[in-house]
Amino acid sequence: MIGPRLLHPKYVTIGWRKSCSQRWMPSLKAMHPTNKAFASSYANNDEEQIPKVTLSFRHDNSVAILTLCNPQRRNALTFSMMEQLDEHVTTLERWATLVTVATDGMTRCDITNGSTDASPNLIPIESEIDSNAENNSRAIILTGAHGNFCSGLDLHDHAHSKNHPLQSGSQMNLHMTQVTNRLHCLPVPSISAIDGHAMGGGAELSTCTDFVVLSTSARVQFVHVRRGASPGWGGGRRLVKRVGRAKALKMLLMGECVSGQDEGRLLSFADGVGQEGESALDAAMRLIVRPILELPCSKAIRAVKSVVSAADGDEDVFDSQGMTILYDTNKALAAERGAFLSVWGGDSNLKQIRLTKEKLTEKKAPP
Ligand SMILES: CCC(=O)SCCNC(=O)CCNC(=O)[C@H](O)C(C)(C)COP(=O)(O)OP(=O)(O)OC[C@H]1O[C@@H](n2cnc3c(N)ncnc32)[C@H](O)[C@@H]1OP(=O)(O)O
Repeated sequence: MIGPRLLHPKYVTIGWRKSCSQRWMPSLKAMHPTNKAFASSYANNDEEQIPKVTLSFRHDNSVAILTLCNPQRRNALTFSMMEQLDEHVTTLERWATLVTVATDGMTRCDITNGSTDASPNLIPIESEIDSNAENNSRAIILTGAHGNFCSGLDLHDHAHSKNHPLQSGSQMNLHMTQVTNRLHCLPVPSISAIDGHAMGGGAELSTCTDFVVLSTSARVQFVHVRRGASPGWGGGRRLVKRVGRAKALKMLLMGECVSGQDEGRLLSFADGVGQEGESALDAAMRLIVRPILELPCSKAIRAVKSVVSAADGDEDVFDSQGMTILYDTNKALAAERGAFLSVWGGDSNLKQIRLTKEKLTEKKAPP
């Protein structure tokens, strides 16, 4: 479990990058039903069925696990889940760069265990974040619950949340591009652990981690073009970086599917596949996390990640404070947004989304 020190108001207010919703949509929460009210639209008010993104920690807080959970809809992402993802990424930014030393100008104090009793005026020293040997954050896993990764945008939520700010393609694109790029830029390695379907936006999400591990049930498919759209959650640019131009075009245009059954296609998209019957989470732990946990120094892990991120051009995505996404300097990011906005909400997109929803509903209808 995450320590209480991370919830201390000092960590919440001082110096950290604010969540997307706080930054450019101050009244987002006020405009949308709370999770509780939202829950009432779910069968029997069953807590288990409420769409959510959870964050948990393992191995003495050194491994974080983000789990997408919308069990009735193959973990499709609702607007509320998009907001939760944003909040969790903010927590992970703190977790991975944890301040444990504080000062009141006279004394210095280790507040690793959340104790600020020595002086009420202690202020965390951010310059010591990276030199802090106590920060043992090492890896982040993004996965889905109940045997699926994510079936993209929740089309029912999308249809029924007309007043939600993320209903606007422009806002959804900004929010999801921002959140997924922040996840991609976190200071420790990240892994998508994929069971079952990763479709549309779900496939895009799988590109926002450093590694991808599949179980044999995994199917990753960019179905955007069949829905009259193009990637809108920041996944297009990242897919090209991951697999190269030709394969990215094949996946995006022809819907070429990466399957956990087909090792040949894994070569450039996935970094590993689990054994028959092994969950993607277990496979990710075995193939990527365990070797990382065996490394002697977490600080060196973060140093390597920063070298790779800088070489990859990730630095060009945010301004110098890491606050704002840079469409003016990052042309690929700007082009992806422009392309998405040119098709999302257009006639063809609306028609294909309607047909997809009808198909999903027909499947449910008794013969
Ligand atoms: C950013 C742009 C985007 O993401 S656009 C959205 C792209 N996503 C899609 O088009 C995926 C649509 N879903 C599917 O094709 C199938 O459900 C997939 C994922 C292949 C799973 O098939 P299968 O295992 O047979 O399950 P199923 O179709 O019976 O679905 C189970 C229940 O889940 C629901 N579901 C599924 N996907 C979504 C979705 N994206 N939004 C809302 N609901 C979804 C289905 O309606 C079905 O619900 P129910 O059990 O009939 O009530």
